[in-house]
Amino acid sequence: MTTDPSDDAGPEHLNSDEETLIAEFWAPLANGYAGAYDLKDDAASIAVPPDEELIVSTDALIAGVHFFADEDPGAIGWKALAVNVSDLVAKGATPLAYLMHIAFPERPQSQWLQAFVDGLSAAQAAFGCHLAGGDTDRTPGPLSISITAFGTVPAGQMIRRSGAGVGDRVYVTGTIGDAHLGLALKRDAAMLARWDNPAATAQHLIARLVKPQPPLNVIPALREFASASMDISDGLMKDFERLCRTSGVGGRLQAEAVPLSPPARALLAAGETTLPDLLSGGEDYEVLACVPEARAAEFEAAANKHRVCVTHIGHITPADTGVSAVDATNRPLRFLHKGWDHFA
Ligand SMILES: Nc1ncnc2c1ncn2[C@@H]1O[C@H](COP(=O)(O)OP(=O)(O)O)[C@@H](O)[C@H]1O
Ligand SMILES: Cc1ncc(C[n+]2csc(CCOP(=O)(O)OP(=O)(O)O)c2C)c(N)n1
Ligand SMILES: [Mg+2]
Repeated sequence: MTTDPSDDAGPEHLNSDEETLIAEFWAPLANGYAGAYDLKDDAASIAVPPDEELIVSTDALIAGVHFFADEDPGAIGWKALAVNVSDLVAKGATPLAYLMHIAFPERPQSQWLQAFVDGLSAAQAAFGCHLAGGDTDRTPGPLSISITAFGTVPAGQMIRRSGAGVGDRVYVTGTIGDAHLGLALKRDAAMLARWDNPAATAQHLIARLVKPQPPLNVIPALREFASASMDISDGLMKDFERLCRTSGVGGRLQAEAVPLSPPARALLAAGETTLPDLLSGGEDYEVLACVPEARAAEFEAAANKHRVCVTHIGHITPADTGVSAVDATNRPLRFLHKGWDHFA
């Protein structure tokens, strides 16, 4: 279904109040999480196992900014949770629970709500966490969904952005640039028409945009071997620069080593995109991790064992060498912009 949540009043329009909305649509997402108190109290309680600590992160999705208003509501629900879980995964944290603040421009349709809840529910099952509470409002602005996610790590072991050391290898999970191409395809149908690959391949790229899959299976390998990590939301190059800056180091990426999916390779070969484009597009929701050279083989083995694909794409260098990405002939790639900025 691809309807706006606030379409004209009709038989499928929500015919109940805010309280019923919470009880009928949100409360089932809290089933199985005792500390949510069935969404009938002022607050939730989050129990943390002994010797672990809570890791907390928040990210919002706003219609027109992070997704198109007529997007499949199930995909909106999935993505709202996935982008938050992505931060937890990068910190080595196991997802536990989340809070959701949602603001609707109009009274939402029951059908839209049910599809949105189904998407969230599928994401909860995939990521292993529950809704613990939140807030539901009306807004004079566009639909907005803000999630705060809680995960756990052994106390003191959250993986920081700041731990990268000179000589470390730089890795990424999965493939880079797919979501960016998915967005380009959604915006420019002509791009699809110019491209002779089957539409099914385009669907792969669009699915990477609307249903990101943070790599939970990399958590054990990260915890054991990563010196630093972060998730890639704004673009590989921009996020790599941030990690290097926070760690007080430089870094060099081998652009041709960056893993691309077959459809991304096909579009690159057809001249529909460029490497700088793919390395700065954003919304990959993969993990960027640094691993000391001496632990690299063990890291790769641990990732393999948990069936997650990690690719060595560069090295950490001394601070005074700066941060760059080079092509196959060692020439620095030139970027128009290195990643997404909400105010650029
Ligand atoms: N409105 C805010 N209030 C407090 N901290 C913020 C705010 N916006 C961003 N931050 C902090 O700035 C840092 C970078 O945020 P951001 O770029 O959104 O991270 P990410 O890309 O991982 O989501 C994080 O530590 C985040 O908590
Ligand atoms: C309608 C629409 N326009 C533009 C984009 C592209 N886009 C929106 S936000 C973003 C970057 C990531 O979002 P952000 O809010 O910066 O996430 P964070 O870095 O805080 O995790 C990108 C590439 C999109 N997905 N949908
Ligand atoms: Mg961002």
